[in-house]
Amino acid sequence: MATQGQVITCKAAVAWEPNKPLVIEEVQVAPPEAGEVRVQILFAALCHTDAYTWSGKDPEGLFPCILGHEAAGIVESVGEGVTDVQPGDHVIPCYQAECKECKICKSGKTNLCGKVRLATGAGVMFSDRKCRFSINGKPLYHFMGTSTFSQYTVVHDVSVAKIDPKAPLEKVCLLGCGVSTGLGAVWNTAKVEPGSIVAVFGLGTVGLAVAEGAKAAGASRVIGIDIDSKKYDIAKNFGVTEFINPKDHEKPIQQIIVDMTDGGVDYSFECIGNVSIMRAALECCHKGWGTSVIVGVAASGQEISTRPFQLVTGRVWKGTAFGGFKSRSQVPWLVDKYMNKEIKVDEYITHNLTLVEINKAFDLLHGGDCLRVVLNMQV
Ligand SMILES: NC(=O)C1=CN([C@@H]2O[C@H](COP(=O)(O)OP(=O)(O)OC[C@H]3O[C@@H](n4cnc5c(N)ncnc54)[C@H](OP(=O)(O)O)[C@@H]3O)[C@@H](O)[C@H]2O)C=CC1
Ligand SMILES: N[C@@H](CCC(=O)N[C@@H](CSC=O)C(=O)NCC(=O)O)C(=O)O
Ligand SMILES: [Zn+2]
Ligand SMILES: [Zn+2]
Repeated sequence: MATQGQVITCKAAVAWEPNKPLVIEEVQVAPPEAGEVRVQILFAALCHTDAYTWSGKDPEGLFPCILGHEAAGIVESVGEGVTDVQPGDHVIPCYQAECKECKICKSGKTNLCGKVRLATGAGVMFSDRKCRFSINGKPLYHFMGTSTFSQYTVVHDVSVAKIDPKAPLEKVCLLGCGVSTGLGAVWNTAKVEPGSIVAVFGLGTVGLAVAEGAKAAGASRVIGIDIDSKKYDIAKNFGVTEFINPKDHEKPIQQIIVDMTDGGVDYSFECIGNVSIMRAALECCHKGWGTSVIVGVAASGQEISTRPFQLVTGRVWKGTAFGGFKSRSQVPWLVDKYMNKEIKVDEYITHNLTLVEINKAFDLLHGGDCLRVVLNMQV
Protein backbone atom coordinates (compact mmCIF):
# COMPACT_ATOMS: atom_id res chain seq x y z
CA MET A 1 0.00 0.00 0.00
CA ALA A 2 1.34 3.42 -0.97
CA THR A 3 0.31 4.93 2.36
CA GLN A 4 1.80 2.22 4.59
CA GLY A 5 4.31 3.69 7.04
CA GLN A 6 3.41 7.22 5.93
CA VAL A 7 1.49 9.96 7.72
CA ILE A 8 -1.95 10.24 6.10
CA THR A 9 -3.63 13.63 5.81
CA CYS A 10 -7.41 13.29 5.67
CA LYS A 11 -10.65 14.90 6.81
CA ALA A 12 -11.96 14.56 10.33
CA ALA A 13 -14.58 16.27 12.48
CA VAL A 14 -12.70 17.93 15.32
CA ALA A 15 -14.37 18.81 18.63
CA TRP A 16 -12.21 21.76 19.66
CA GLU A 17 -14.32 22.61 22.72
CA PRO A 18 -17.40 21.23 24.46
CA ASN A 19 -20.68 22.24 22.83
CA LYS A 20 -19.07 24.22 20.00
CA PRO A 21 -19.86 23.03 16.44
CA LEU A 22 -17.52 20.33 15.18
CA VAL A 23 -15.09 21.58 12.56
CA ILE A 24 -14.11 19.56 9.49
CA GLU A 25 -10.33 19.81 9.43
CA GLU A 26 -7.46 18.29 7.49
CA VAL A 27 -5.75 16.16 10.16
CA GLN A 28 -2.56 14.15 10.15
CA VAL A 29 -2.91 10.49 11.13
CA ALA A 30 0.41 8.84 12.08
CA PRO A 31 1.18 5.25 11.03
CA PRO A 32 0.25 2.53 13.53
CA GLU A 33 2.87 1.63 16.13
CA ALA A 34 3.38 -1.93 17.39
CA GLY A 35 0.07 -3.52 18.35
CA GLU A 36 -1.96 -0.90 16.46
CA VAL A 37 -4.10 -0.87 13.35
CA ARG A 38 -4.85 2.04 11.02
CA VAL A 39 -8.37 1.81 9.61
CA GLN A 40 -9.99 3.68 6.76
CA ILE A 41 -13.43 4.50 8.14
CA LEU A 42 -16.09 4.19 5.44
CA PHE A 43 -19.27 4.63 7.46
CA ALA A 44 -19.82 6.05 10.95
CA ALA A 45 -23.04 6.41 12.91
CA LEU A 46 -23.77 8.85 15.74
CA CYS A 47 -24.61 7.55 19.20
CA HIS A 48 -25.94 9.61 22.10
CA THR A 49 -22.73 8.91 23.98
CA ASP A 50 -20.87 11.03 21.39
CA ALA A 51 -23.33 13.85 22.07
CA TYR A 52 -22.87 13.32 25.81
CA THR A 53 -19.08 13.71 25.70
CA TRP A 54 -19.30 16.61 23.26
CA SER A 55 -21.70 18.36 25.67
CA GLY A 56 -18.97 18.52 28.33
CA LYS A 57 -20.84 16.28 30.79
CA ASP A 58 -18.44 13.32 30.50
CA PRO A 59 -15.86 13.36 33.30
CA GLU A 60 -13.47 11.66 30.86
CA GLY A 61 -14.13 14.15 28.06
CA LEU A 62 -10.93 15.69 26.66
CA PHE A 63 -10.62 18.45 24.06
CA PRO A 64 -9.63 18.91 21.33
CA CYS A 65 -10.59 15.42 20.26
CA ILE A 66 -12.09 13.34 17.48
CA LEU A 67 -15.33 11.71 18.66
CA GLY A 68 -17.14 8.70 17.19
CA HIS A 69 -17.30 5.03 18.17
CA GLU A 70 -19.96 3.29 16.03
CA ALA A 71 -18.44 2.61 12.62
CA ALA A 72 -17.05 0.22 10.03
CA GLY A 73 -14.13 0.34 7.66
CA ILE A 74 -11.17 -1.40 6.03
CA VAL A 75 -7.72 -1.98 7.51
CA GLU A 76 -5.19 0.27 5.74
CA SER A 77 -2.05 -0.89 7.55
CA VAL A 78 -0.95 -2.65 10.72
CA GLY A 79 1.88 -2.08 13.19
CA GLU A 80 4.52 -4.57 14.23
CA GLY A 81 3.27 -7.75 15.84
CA VAL A 82 -0.32 -7.43 14.65
CA THR A 83 -1.42 -10.84 13.41
CA ASP A 84 -5.20 -11.00 13.76
CA VAL A 85 -5.97 -8.48 11.01
CA GLN A 86 -4.21 -7.40 7.81
CA PRO A 87 -4.62 -4.65 5.21
CA GLY A 88 -7.87 -5.09 3.29
CA ASP A 89 -9.78 -6.77 6.12
CA HIS A 90 -13.25 -5.40 6.80
CA VAL A 91 -13.53 -4.39 10.44
CA ILE A 92 -15.64 -2.79 13.14
CA PRO A 93 -13.70 -0.72 15.70
CA CYS A 94 -14.63 -1.76 19.25
CA TYR A 95 -14.54 0.75 22.08
CA GLN A 96 -14.84 -2.20 24.42
CA ALA A 97 -11.52 -3.98 23.88
CA GLU A 98 -10.96 -7.72 24.22
CA CYS A 99 -7.33 -8.81 24.66
CA LYS A 100 -8.22 -12.39 25.69
CA GLU A 101 -5.17 -12.38 28.00
CA CYS A 102 -5.73 -10.00 30.91
CA LYS A 103 -7.10 -11.12 34.28
CA ILE A 104 -10.49 -9.64 33.41
CA CYS A 105 -10.76 -11.28 29.98
CA LYS A 106 -9.65 -14.61 31.45
CA SER A 107 -12.16 -14.38 34.31
CA GLY A 108 -14.98 -15.39 31.99
CA LYS A 109 -17.21 -13.17 34.15
CA THR A 110 -17.31 -9.93 32.17
CA ASN A 111 -16.46 -8.25 28.86
CA LEU A 112 -14.66 -5.30 30.53
CA CYS A 113 -11.10 -5.98 29.27
CA GLY A 114 -8.54 -4.00 31.24
CA LYS A 115 -5.62 -3.95 28.82
CA VAL A 116 -5.96 -0.53 27.19
CA ARG A 117 -8.80 1.06 29.21
CA LEU A 118 -6.62 3.53 31.13
CA ALA A 119 -5.05 4.80 27.91
CA THR A 120 -8.35 5.08 26.03
CA GLY A 121 -9.87 6.97 28.97
CA ALA A 122 -6.95 9.39 28.78
CA GLY A 123 -7.38 9.89 25.03
CA VAL A 124 -4.02 8.36 24.08
CA MET A 125 -2.54 5.13 22.74
CA PHE A 126 -1.38 2.43 25.15
CA SER A 127 2.21 1.91 23.93
CA ASP A 128 3.58 5.43 24.36
CA ARG A 129 0.65 7.38 25.85
CA LYS A 130 0.67 9.64 22.77
CA CYS A 131 -1.94 10.64 20.19
CA ARG A 132 -1.74 9.49 16.57
CA PHE A 133 -3.86 12.47 15.42
CA SER A 134 -2.52 15.99 15.00
CA ILE A 135 -3.02 19.24 13.13
CA ASN A 136 0.22 20.96 12.18
CA GLY A 137 1.94 19.24 15.10
CA LYS A 138 -0.79 19.98 17.69
CA PRO A 139 -2.08 16.68 19.10
CA LEU A 140 -5.78 15.80 19.08
CA TYR A 141 -7.06 13.37 21.70
CA HIS A 142 -8.54 9.99 20.78
CA PHE A 143 -12.03 9.12 22.06
CA MET A 144 -13.10 5.73 23.43
CA GLY A 145 -10.11 4.21 21.65
CA THR A 146 -11.96 4.55 18.34
CA SER A 147 -12.30 8.18 17.07
CA THR A 148 -14.35 7.18 14.07
CA PHE A 149 -15.36 10.66 12.92
CA SER A 150 -12.14 10.65 10.89
CA GLN A 151 -11.52 9.21 7.43
CA TYR A 152 -8.61 7.29 8.97
CA THR A 153 -8.15 6.30 12.60
CA VAL A 154 -5.66 4.31 14.63
CA VAL A 155 -6.94 1.72 17.11
CA HIS A 156 -5.35 -0.93 19.32
CA ASP A 157 -5.33 -4.40 17.81
CA VAL A 158 -7.40 -5.55 20.80
CA SER A 159 -10.07 -3.03 19.77
CA VAL A 160 -10.92 -4.17 16.27
CA ALA A 161 -13.18 -7.00 15.10
CA LYS A 162 -12.68 -8.62 11.69
CA ILE A 163 -16.02 -9.24 9.99
CA ASP A 164 -17.48 -10.96 6.94
CA PRO A 165 -16.30 -8.93 3.91
CA LYS A 166 -19.70 -9.47 2.28
CA ALA A 167 -21.48 -7.52 5.06
CA PRO A 168 -22.63 -4.02 3.99
CA LEU A 169 -20.48 -1.63 6.00
CA GLU A 170 -23.06 1.14 5.70
CA LYS A 171 -25.41 -1.02 7.80
CA VAL A 172 -23.29 -3.14 10.11
CA CYS A 173 -21.49 -0.07 11.44
CA LEU A 174 -24.42 0.06 13.91
CA LEU A 175 -23.18 -3.16 15.49
CA GLY A 176 -20.26 -1.18 16.89
CA CYS A 177 -22.48 0.14 19.67
CA GLY A 178 -26.21 0.81 20.02
CA VAL A 179 -27.89 -2.25 18.53
CA SER A 180 -25.38 -4.68 20.04
CA THR A 181 -25.68 -3.01 23.43
CA GLY A 182 -29.47 -3.34 23.54
CA LEU A 183 -29.51 -6.96 22.41
CA GLY A 184 -26.68 -7.91 24.76
CA ALA A 185 -28.29 -6.18 27.74
CA VAL A 186 -31.15 -8.67 27.37
CA TRP A 187 -29.27 -11.80 26.31
CA ASN A 188 -26.03 -11.49 28.31
CA THR A 189 -26.64 -9.17 31.25
CA ALA A 190 -30.25 -9.86 32.25
CA LYS A 191 -30.56 -13.27 30.56
CA VAL A 192 -34.29 -12.78 30.02
CA GLU A 193 -36.22 -16.09 29.97
CA PRO A 194 -39.25 -17.01 27.83
CA GLY A 195 -42.50 -15.73 29.33
CA SER A 196 -40.87 -12.80 31.15
CA ILE A 197 -42.49 -9.40 31.51
CA VAL A 198 -40.04 -6.68 30.45
CA ALA A 199 -40.13 -2.88 30.78
CA VAL A 200 -37.95 -0.68 28.54
CA PHE A 201 -37.46 2.96 29.51
CA GLY A 202 -36.46 5.13 26.52
CA LEU A 203 -37.30 4.00 22.99
CA GLY A 204 -34.25 5.24 21.10
CA THR A 205 -31.96 2.83 19.26
CA VAL A 206 -30.71 1.18 22.45
CA GLY A 207 -34.20 0.77 23.94
CA LEU A 208 -35.62 -0.58 20.69
CA ALA A 209 -32.78 -3.09 20.48
CA VAL A 210 -33.64 -4.15 24.04
CA ALA A 211 -37.23 -4.68 22.88
CA GLU A 212 -36.03 -6.66 19.87
CA GLY A 213 -33.80 -8.79 22.10
CA ALA A 214 -36.63 -9.36 24.60
CA LYS A 215 -39.00 -10.48 21.87
CA ALA A 216 -36.35 -12.88 20.53
CA ALA A 217 -35.85 -14.21 24.06
CA GLY A 218 -39.57 -15.04 24.26
CA ALA A 219 -40.78 -12.28 26.59
CA SER A 220 -44.57 -12.41 26.97
CA ARG A 221 -44.97 -8.63 27.42
CA VAL A 222 -42.60 -5.81 26.47
CA ILE A 223 -43.76 -2.53 27.97
CA GLY A 224 -42.19 0.53 26.34
CA ILE A 225 -42.01 3.81 28.25
CA ASP A 226 -41.17 7.08 26.50
CA ILE A 227 -42.16 10.74 26.80
CA ASP A 228 -42.99 10.87 23.08
CA SER A 229 -46.16 8.89 22.29
CA LYS A 230 -45.25 8.79 18.58
CA LYS A 231 -42.57 6.27 19.52
CA TYR A 232 -45.15 3.51 20.07
CA ASP A 233 -45.89 3.06 16.36
CA ILE A 234 -42.22 2.52 15.58
CA ALA A 235 -41.64 0.47 18.70
CA LYS A 236 -44.30 -2.10 17.81
CA ASN A 237 -42.07 -3.19 14.91
CA PHE A 238 -39.29 -3.96 17.38
CA GLY A 239 -41.38 -6.05 19.78
CA VAL A 240 -42.97 -3.52 22.14
CA THR A 241 -46.45 -4.83 23.05
CA GLU A 242 -47.68 -2.02 25.34
CA PHE A 243 -46.77 1.63 25.69
CA ILE A 244 -46.88 4.14 28.53
CA ASN A 245 -46.18 7.85 28.34
CA PRO A 246 -45.40 8.99 31.92
CA LYS A 247 -46.78 12.42 31.01
CA ASP A 248 -50.27 10.86 30.69
CA HIS A 249 -50.27 9.81 34.36
CA GLU A 250 -50.25 11.54 37.71
CA LYS A 251 -48.97 8.58 39.71
CA PRO A 252 -45.25 7.72 39.61
CA ILE A 253 -44.46 5.58 36.60
CA GLN A 254 -43.19 2.72 38.77
CA GLN A 255 -46.58 2.54 40.48
CA ILE A 256 -48.41 2.44 37.16
CA ILE A 257 -46.23 -0.46 36.01
CA VAL A 258 -46.50 -2.40 39.28
CA ASP A 259 -50.31 -2.08 39.09
CA MET A 260 -50.52 -3.32 35.50
CA THR A 261 -48.20 -6.31 36.03
CA ASP A 262 -49.51 -7.94 39.22
CA GLY A 263 -46.64 -6.71 41.37
CA GLY A 264 -43.94 -5.65 38.93
CA VAL A 265 -41.90 -6.71 35.92
CA ASP A 266 -39.33 -9.48 35.78
CA TYR A 267 -36.79 -7.30 33.99
CA SER A 268 -36.43 -3.57 33.34
CA PHE A 269 -33.90 -1.63 31.30
CA GLU A 270 -33.06 2.07 31.60
CA CYS A 271 -31.96 3.29 28.16
CA ILE A 272 -31.98 7.07 28.70
CA GLY A 273 -29.24 8.12 31.12
CA ASN A 274 -31.61 9.75 33.63
CA VAL A 275 -30.97 8.86 37.27
CA SER A 276 -34.61 9.44 38.38
CA ILE A 277 -35.74 7.00 35.71
CA MET A 278 -33.07 4.53 36.84
CA ARG A 279 -34.78 4.58 40.23
CA ALA A 280 -38.22 4.10 38.66
CA ALA A 281 -36.85 1.23 36.57
CA LEU A 282 -35.61 -0.55 39.69
CA GLU A 283 -38.76 0.13 41.68
CA CYS A 284 -41.11 -1.20 38.96
CA CYS A 285 -39.48 -4.64 39.33
CA HIS A 286 -41.22 -7.50 41.09
CA LYS A 287 -40.07 -8.11 44.63
CA GLY A 288 -38.00 -11.21 45.22
CA TRP A 289 -36.53 -11.49 41.74
CA GLY A 290 -37.05 -8.44 39.49
CA THR A 291 -33.81 -7.31 37.88
CA SER A 292 -33.15 -3.82 36.53
CA VAL A 293 -30.32 -3.13 34.10
CA ILE A 294 -28.84 0.35 33.73
CA VAL A 295 -27.78 0.96 30.15
CA GLY A 296 -28.03 4.76 29.89
CA VAL A 297 -25.01 6.93 30.64
CA ALA A 298 -25.65 9.69 33.18
CA ALA A 299 -23.82 13.00 33.38
CA SER A 300 -20.88 13.74 35.63
CA GLY A 301 -21.99 14.33 39.22
CA GLN A 302 -25.27 12.42 38.88
CA GLU A 303 -25.90 9.65 41.39
CA ILE A 304 -28.51 6.92 41.75
CA SER A 305 -30.54 6.33 44.88
CA THR A 306 -33.35 4.16 46.19
CA ARG A 307 -34.48 2.82 49.55
CA PRO A 308 -32.20 -0.09 50.48
CA PHE A 309 -35.47 -1.92 51.25
CA GLN A 310 -35.90 -2.28 47.48
CA LEU A 311 -32.80 -4.48 47.40
CA VAL A 312 -33.45 -6.14 50.75
CA THR A 313 -36.69 -7.37 49.24
CA GLY A 314 -34.92 -9.07 46.39
CA ARG A 315 -34.73 -6.66 43.52
CA VAL A 316 -31.38 -6.70 41.70
CA TRP A 317 -29.66 -3.63 40.23
CA LYS A 318 -27.17 -4.23 37.41
CA GLY A 319 -25.43 -2.31 34.65
CA THR A 320 -24.10 -3.22 31.24
CA ALA A 321 -21.34 -1.97 28.95
CA PHE A 322 -21.64 -2.94 25.28
CA GLY A 323 -24.35 -5.34 26.37
CA GLY A 324 -21.80 -7.64 27.94
CA PHE A 325 -20.58 -8.76 24.50
CA LYS A 326 -16.95 -9.79 24.17
CA SER A 327 -16.22 -7.53 21.26
CA ARG A 328 -13.64 -9.24 19.06
CA SER A 329 -15.18 -12.67 19.59
CA GLN A 330 -18.82 -11.72 19.28
CA VAL A 331 -19.17 -8.72 16.93
CA PRO A 332 -18.41 -11.01 13.94
CA TRP A 333 -21.15 -13.34 15.25
CA LEU A 334 -23.59 -10.42 15.42
CA VAL A 335 -22.69 -9.47 11.85
CA ASP A 336 -23.39 -13.08 10.78
CA LYS A 337 -26.74 -12.97 12.57
CA TYR A 338 -27.60 -9.82 10.61
CA MET A 339 -26.50 -11.44 7.34
CA ASN A 340 -28.76 -14.42 8.19
CA LYS A 341 -31.65 -11.98 8.83
CA GLU A 342 -31.85 -13.03 12.49
CA ILE A 343 -31.46 -9.47 13.82
CA LYS A 344 -32.52 -6.10 12.47
CA VAL A 345 -30.06 -3.33 11.66
CA ASP A 346 -31.41 -1.43 8.62
CA GLU A 347 -34.57 -0.52 10.54
CA TYR A 348 -32.59 1.60 13.03
CA ILE A 349 -31.13 3.83 10.29
CA THR A 350 -33.41 6.82 9.78
CA HIS A 351 -30.97 9.19 8.05
CA ASN A 352 -27.93 9.00 5.76
CA LEU A 353 -25.58 12.00 5.46
CA THR A 354 -21.90 12.68 4.79
CA LEU A 355 -19.00 13.57 7.08
CA VAL A 356 -19.17 17.26 6.21
CA GLU A 357 -22.82 17.29 7.35
CA ILE A 358 -21.97 16.02 10.84
CA ASN A 359 -23.32 19.04 12.73
CA LYS A 360 -26.65 18.65 10.94
CA ALA A 361 -26.52 14.96 11.89
CA PHE A 362 -26.19 15.86 15.59
CA ASP A 363 -29.13 18.27 15.25
CA LEU A 364 -31.20 15.42 13.80
CA LEU A 365 -30.13 13.11 16.62
CA HIS A 366 -31.73 15.48 19.11
CA GLY A 367 -35.00 15.57 17.14
CA GLY A 368 -37.79 13.08 17.89
CA ASP A 369 -37.82 11.30 14.51
CA CYS A 370 -34.23 10.15 14.44
CA LEU A 371 -32.79 6.83 15.54
CA ARG A 372 -29.41 6.51 13.87
CA VAL A 373 -27.75 8.78 11.29
CA VAL A 374 -25.09 7.02 9.21
CA LEU A 375 -22.38 9.22 7.72
CA ASN A 376 -20.64 8.32 4.49
CA MET A 377 -17.12 9.24 5.56
CA GLN A 378 -15.38 9.32 2.22
CA VAL A 379 -17.37 12.00 0.35
N1 LIG B 1 -24.02 1.15 28.46
C1 LIG B 1 -23.65 1.15 27.20
O1 LIG B 1 -22.79 0.36 26.78
C2 LIG B 1 -24.25 2.11 26.26
C3 LIG B 1 -25.00 3.17 26.71
N2 LIG B 1 -25.57 4.04 25.84
C4 LIG B 1 -26.40 5.08 26.43
O2 LIG B 1 -27.73 4.63 26.32
C5 LIG B 1 -28.62 5.75 26.30
C6 LIG B 1 -29.57 5.62 25.13
O3 LIG B 1 -28.90 5.78 23.92
P1 LIG B 1 -29.73 6.04 22.57
O4 LIG B 1 -30.76 5.00 22.39
O5 LIG B 1 -28.71 6.26 21.52
O6 LIG B 1 -30.43 7.41 22.98
P2 LIG B 1 -31.81 8.10 22.57
O7 LIG B 1 -31.76 9.52 23.06
O8 LIG B 1 -32.09 7.86 21.13
O9 LIG B 1 -32.91 7.30 23.39
C7 LIG B 1 -33.44 7.72 24.60
C8 LIG B 1 -34.96 7.79 24.46
O10 LIG B 1 -35.51 8.08 25.74
C9 LIG B 1 -36.47 9.14 25.61
N3 LIG B 1 -36.59 9.84 26.90
C10 LIG B 1 -35.92 10.94 27.32
N4 LIG B 1 -36.29 11.23 28.58
C11 LIG B 1 -37.20 10.31 28.95
C12 LIG B 1 -37.97 10.10 30.14
N5 LIG B 1 -37.85 10.90 31.18
N6 LIG B 1 -38.82 9.06 30.17
C13 LIG B 1 -38.96 8.22 29.12
N7 LIG B 1 -38.25 8.38 27.95
C14 LIG B 1 -37.40 9.40 27.88
C15 LIG B 1 -35.92 9.99 24.50
O11 LIG B 1 -36.91 10.83 23.98
P3 LIG B 1 -36.47 12.21 23.25
O12 LIG B 1 -35.75 11.78 22.00
O13 LIG B 1 -37.79 12.88 22.99
O14 LIG B 1 -35.59 12.94 24.23
C16 LIG B 1 -35.45 8.90 23.52
O15 LIG B 1 -36.53 8.40 22.76
C17 LIG B 1 -27.72 6.99 26.27
O16 LIG B 1 -27.57 7.43 27.60
C18 LIG B 1 -26.39 6.43 25.76
O17 LIG B 1 -25.31 7.24 26.17
C19 LIG B 1 -25.49 3.90 24.49
C20 LIG B 1 -24.78 2.85 23.98
C21 LIG B 1 -24.04 1.91 24.81
N1 LIG C 1 -16.56 8.26 30.17
C1 LIG C 1 -17.88 7.98 30.54
C2 LIG C 1 -18.16 6.50 30.40
C3 LIG C 1 -19.47 6.33 29.78
C4 LIG C 1 -19.82 4.87 29.65
O1 LIG C 1 -20.28 4.27 30.58
N2 LIG C 1 -19.62 4.29 28.47
C5 LIG C 1 -20.10 2.97 28.16
C6 LIG C 1 -20.27 2.86 26.74
S1 LIG C 1 -21.40 4.04 26.13
C7 LIG C 1 -21.44 3.80 24.53
O2 LIG C 1 -22.12 4.46 23.82
C8 LIG C 1 -19.13 1.89 28.59
O3 LIG C 1 -18.94 0.90 27.90
N3 LIG C 1 -18.57 2.01 29.73
C9 LIG C 1 -17.57 1.10 30.20
C10 LIG C 1 -16.23 1.76 30.18
O4 LIG C 1 -15.24 1.11 30.52
O5 LIG C 1 -16.17 2.94 29.80
C11 LIG C 1 -18.19 8.42 31.95
O6 LIG C 1 -17.27 8.42 32.76
O7 LIG C 1 -19.35 8.74 32.19
ZN1 LIG D 1 -22.53 4.32 21.71
ZN1 LIG E 1 -8.35 -8.19 28.36
